[in-house]
This record gives sequence, structure tokens and C-alpha cells, in this order.
Amino acid sequence: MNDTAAKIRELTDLLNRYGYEYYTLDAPSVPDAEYDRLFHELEALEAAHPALKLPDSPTLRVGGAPLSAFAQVRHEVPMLSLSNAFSPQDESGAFDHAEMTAFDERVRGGLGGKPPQYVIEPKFDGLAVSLLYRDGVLVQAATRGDGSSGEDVTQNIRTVSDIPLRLRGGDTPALIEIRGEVLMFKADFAALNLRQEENGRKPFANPRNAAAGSLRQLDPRITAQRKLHFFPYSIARQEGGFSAGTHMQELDYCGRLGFALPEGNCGCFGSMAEILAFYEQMRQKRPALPYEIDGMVVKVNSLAQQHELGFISRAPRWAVAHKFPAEEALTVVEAIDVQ
Ligand SMILES: NC(=O)c1cnc(OC2CCCC2)nc1N
Repeated sequence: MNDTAAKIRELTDLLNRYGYEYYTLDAPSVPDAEYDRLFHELEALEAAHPALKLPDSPTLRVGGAPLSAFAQVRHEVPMLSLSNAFSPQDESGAFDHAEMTAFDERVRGGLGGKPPQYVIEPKFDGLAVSLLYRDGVLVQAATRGDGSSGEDVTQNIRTVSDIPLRLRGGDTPALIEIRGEVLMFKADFAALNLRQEENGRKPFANPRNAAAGSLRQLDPRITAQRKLHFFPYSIARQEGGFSAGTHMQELDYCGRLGFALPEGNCGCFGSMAEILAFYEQMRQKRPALPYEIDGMVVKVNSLAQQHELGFISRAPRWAVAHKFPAEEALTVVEAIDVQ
């Protein structure tokens, strides 16, 4: 590699590390002026040697030329959406968690009575996206769309500062598809709407609409100005790298790969009673959170148990077998009678 290419590689890695410290760890190790100096040095080298610009260059964060339209991306693994378990309040204001108790019973039934561990995490109120990394480099990002295919928003996603352009840590998987929620923090939403009104533009109704509108911009330079964030919540597929056995291990792995995690707002418990207590705590904490959540998501922690249950829930909902009593069942009854 010639020394210009080596210099571009060195500046790219250094600026990506500084960006991770600043945006994801909220712990910059250099002053902004030093970051800006190195950034302009990289911009100048890339302008002089366009062929040497790297796919994970931090200069991609400012957004390139506008698109005329979004391409469609087919999801290899359909993007499932969550069924809702509402907890209506009774007249005393207490929450009736009957639907959660029913969920717990269905899960235990589906696992042959084995007691599951549950993870409870925020239900982020943003928009779902899927991120594809090959050999550690972000190569494609898509919205959920109809679950089977979505819009290619790769250029716009590259402007989201806490989405790594290259995965961190060692043991990089050859391929990994990470799904999560793009959202706008409440404070950034308020500031954006102030700017909208100052410029005579319509304010956004809520942070979710603001995030969706900002991500589905054809001009990435507008997306870059919108201060979006991303939280991962599942690994859809993976080839190589660390093989998680539970959802908590998946989240922890995403943290090691360089993603931001909703620290302190997730929990893992062995009983629905503890889950509901955590739900109650989060309901109290909700107004003070920096981002909007519209509930909590409860998942079976073990991936093996998820796959086992997933099979049952993937059975056609529109058909059911109504079986005659098995012959041997009658025999067994007779055997008991005979004894
Ligand atoms: N809005 C959220 O915060 C959220 C959405 N989805 C999921 O999980 C998907 C992954 C597999 C089935 C549902 N988790 C979440 N936290």
C-alpha cells in the first residue's frame, strides 16, 4: 500500500475511533478542534485521490449528492413486527396484566413447562431499520417497508453518528445483519421543530415522524443535520464472529461491535412477576428518558427457546387440526380400567 493510501487508512481509523468515543461513549479523547483538523486533512487527501477513499470513511457522515429515488431492498429474513399485549387500566388505575400472564402461560406451554428467562427492553418509538455489514464494513441499510422488502437508505444511515461505519472489536463476522430502531431524541426533536417554525416550515407531530421524515430524505445532507440515533435489538443473520446463545448476549455483542445500548433500561428475569415490576419502574421513568418509548418489549432470552417457540407461532394462524382421540389414548384408559 503506498504511503498516501496508508495515510488515508490511518486517518479513517483514527477519526472513526474519535467519532465512536464522542457519539457512542460520550467520552471524547481529543478536543473538537483536533478532530476537525484531521477531518479536513482526510477530506483534502480524498479529494486529491478519489480512488483511495475508503468505504468506512467518516467523510461519508456529512452525506453525498441527493438520490432521485430509493431503491428497493428485499429482506433475506422477513422483518417481523411485534404482537401487542396491552395492559388496560381498571378503574382503580391498577394495570391488568392478564395478557402478559397469558403470554407467559403460552410460552411455558410451548416449552413443555420449562421455566423461561425473559428479557425486558424499551419499545423504542422510532422506525425499524436493518443494517448489513460484510467483513465489518456497513454495506447496506434498509427500512422495514412491508416486512418483505424496504427502501435502501444506506447513504442516509451513514450519517447517523452512533451507527459504526466499520464494526469495532476483534473477531469480525464475515456477514452480520443487525436490526434496530432509528429514533430522534426528545431534545433534538424540540430544537428541530423550533428551526422548522423559524424557517416557516411545518413542525413534525412527534419524534417518530421526525425520525422517519429525516431518514427517508432523498438528500443525505439534510439527514446529516437531523441528529438521529440508533439502538440495536436483534441480529437477523450472521456468518462468523461470536455466536450468542441468548438475546442478552446478542445485545452485549452489539455493544462490543460499537453500537449504543440503552444501559439500565433493559432487564433479564426468571419470572413474569419481576418482569411486570420492571415494566412498572420503566413506566415511572418514561417521562425522564431522553427518547420516546411507547411500551416495553418482553422476549424469551434463550435463542434456542425462541426458535422452538418461533416454530409454533410460525404455524399458519388460519388453520388448526382438530384431532380424534388417539387410539392408544383409549387403550391407555382401558388399561387403567383393567388394572
Ligand atoms: N420497537 C422496538 O423497540 C422493538 C421492536 N422489535 C423488537 O424485536 C423484534 C425482533 C424480532 C421480533 C420483534 N424489539 C424491540 N425492542
